[in-house]
Amino acid sequence: MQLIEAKGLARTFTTKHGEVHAVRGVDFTVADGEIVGFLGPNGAGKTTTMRMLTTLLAPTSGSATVTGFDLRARAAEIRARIGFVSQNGGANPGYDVTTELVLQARLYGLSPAAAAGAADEVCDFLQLGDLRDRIIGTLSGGQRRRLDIALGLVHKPRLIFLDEPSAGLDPAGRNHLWSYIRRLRDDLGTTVFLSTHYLDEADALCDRVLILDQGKIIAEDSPEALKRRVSGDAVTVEIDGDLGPALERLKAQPFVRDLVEEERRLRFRTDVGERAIMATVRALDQSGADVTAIHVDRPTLDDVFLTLTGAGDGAVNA
Ligand SMILES: Nc1ncnc2c1ncn2[C@@H]1O[C@H](COP(=O)(O)OP(=O)(O)OP(=O)(O)O)[C@@H](O)[C@H]1O
Repeated sequence: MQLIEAKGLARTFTTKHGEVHAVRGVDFTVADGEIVGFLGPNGAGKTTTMRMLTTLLAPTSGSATVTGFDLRARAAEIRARIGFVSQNGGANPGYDVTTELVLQARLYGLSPAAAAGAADEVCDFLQLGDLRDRIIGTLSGGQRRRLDIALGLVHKPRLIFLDEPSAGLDPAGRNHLWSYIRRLRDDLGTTVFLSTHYLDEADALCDRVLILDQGKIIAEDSPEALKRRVSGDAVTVEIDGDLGPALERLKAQPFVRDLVEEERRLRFRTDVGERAIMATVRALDQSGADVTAIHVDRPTLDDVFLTLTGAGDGAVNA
């Protein structure tokens, strides 16, 4: 079963400076049991799409079903079946952890006894047991994110939306959180739809990734397949003086792909950057270029976008 089915979903905001087309008609599905990531830069429309799918914001056009119910006609049914963890969380910093979880469960209509049971269960699952009596305002960033997820889970939704779940966490905290997110699906069978800026996060967690750019989905694939599209390292060579001879010389090298000319530097893609360095230096030496620096970068999210959106303006042999 598809838990999300979006068709031409769009949202335009009218501001005093004009219209902002935040989401320009997205079509996608999320199947029961999947972990799907929405990957995109700031302002791509990730949060706006999530807010529409969680019934918090009306679409300007298009339609969607979530957990099998129509977004416009059956919002209450959808809300009862989903969890939403927003970027800022919604917990009251003055309450203790248990009180907040029980209150949240009561909001979903659970009896006091059932709410207390649900709070216990979710605390056990997310290993919040030792923090049950702690005042929320005193939790660390990682603990707070775990509580935010617990609040989104307390009514046992089939589908949970996580908006940039690891924003603001250090690397250890992110790794920790990722293991909890995997368990949501693996142990509880919860379908997860998350948004992120980070390719490594999508890679670590997602079965499938939708890449959003300027309100449109520009690619949809498994993380592996996406990485294959941008396989290889980026090599940057900085040159003093005329770039022309160096450009011609590099173009002729078999290991050079997607050669791009920028101000005072040449960039290209190659399978293994470290291996290409010696050959690059030799080739440039023969061209008489005055090389001032050369460095290698692993593919980043920027590279994914550059590749998917057409390798930028300066590509000379793409
Ligand atoms: N209430 C609003 N009024 C006007 N413009 C808005 C509103 N909400 C969002 N936008 C604009 O819509 C666009 C998409 O924003 P959105 O928050 O969905 O992006 P995002 O991909 O979640 O970004 P981020 O990664 O920064 O959270 C942006 O240009 C944003 O400024």
